[in-house]
Amino acid sequence: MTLNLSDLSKTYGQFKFGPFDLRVEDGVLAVLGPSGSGKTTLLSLIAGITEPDSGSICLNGRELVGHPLENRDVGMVFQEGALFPHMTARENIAYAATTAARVDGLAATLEIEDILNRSPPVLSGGEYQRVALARTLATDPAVLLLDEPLSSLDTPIRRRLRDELHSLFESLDIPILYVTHDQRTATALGDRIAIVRDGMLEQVGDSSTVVEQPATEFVARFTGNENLFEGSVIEHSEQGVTVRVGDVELQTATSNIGQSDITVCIHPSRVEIKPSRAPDDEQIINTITGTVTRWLNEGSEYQIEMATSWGSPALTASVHPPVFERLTIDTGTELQIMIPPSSIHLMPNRG
Ligand SMILES: Nc1ncnc2c1ncn2[C@@H]1O[C@H](COP(=O)(O)OP(=O)(O)OP(=O)(O)O)[C@@H](O)[C@H]1O
Repeated sequence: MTLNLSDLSKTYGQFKFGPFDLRVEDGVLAVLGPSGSGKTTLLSLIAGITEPDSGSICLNGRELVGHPLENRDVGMVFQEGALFPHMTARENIAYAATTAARVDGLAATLEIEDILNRSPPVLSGGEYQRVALARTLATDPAVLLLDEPLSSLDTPIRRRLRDELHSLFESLDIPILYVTHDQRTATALGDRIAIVRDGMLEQVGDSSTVVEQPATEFVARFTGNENLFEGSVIEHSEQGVTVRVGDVELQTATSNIGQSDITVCIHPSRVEIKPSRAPDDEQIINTITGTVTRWLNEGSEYQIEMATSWGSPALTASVHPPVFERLTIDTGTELQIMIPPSSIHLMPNRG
């Protein structure tokens, strides 16, 4: 299936959505953006809850604009589910399913067999969202839209359901748009990520490309990367350009940068650190010294903030617990930092 949005636009008073062009193939596209950027508007336009002022939405070549939502083959799960409160979970799913066997199959997939006879008001947040998803899947949608379905859940339940959704989505061969404002959910679930800002598409691409090679500083910051440094290009060579940040020269693997004033972007997971200087460390390219100013335990990884010889802002490295334990880090600890040339991303400096 292919969903193709072209020149799509909608205006609500001061807020202008679009013109928006986007192609979504089978798999999960995580739609990430700040509050009020137009993420829900995007889904509402695709679902047919809202009609656009102009533009087209094609599903496998079939135009959806102008067709009522029930004829679009689009399923949508909302942040606050929309189950019928006076029906049981089973009745809610059966309302949309063609056979009882289909209800049982979905209940097994979503592990809700034990709660089918309960009514929505007594379900927990996680159970409610599973039933809402089962009911939407029962319609066999050609496109699945999810609008922050996990945002009202507690962190442990959210993480578990997120992992389960990941496997479920892999088994569905349809385009899935998953709206979130949480970068971790976007990278955990999205094969691709679209960043929306002020009603416009800021960047779309494979998750790793968007995260490690952001097109703009906004994308970098919004995907959790604060390692942005003002720099200048000092030399072009066959290996790539050399840049200067403060007093530090860094070799990069990039050659296609025309400007001399640039922003250097280094993803925290690509910063390598080790305890102390070995005799031949001077030989290793892009090796600098850092002093730990702060560290944070974020569960699956540690964030280590370091002052470096290029001054502020600090450089952040994210490391996994086993690496962190080996380093015996505290505030004031001196570390060797290595930044592989291929891990340095350069962006034009917009001043
Ligand atoms: N039906 C509507 N009538 C008037 N304004 C609307 C309507 N729907 C959305 N808007 C406005 O459009 C803008 C974008 O809203 P939208 O809900 O799409 O943002 P969002 O990115 O989903 O935000 P959030 O993350 O807070 O849900 C907001 O300024 C909102 O007030």
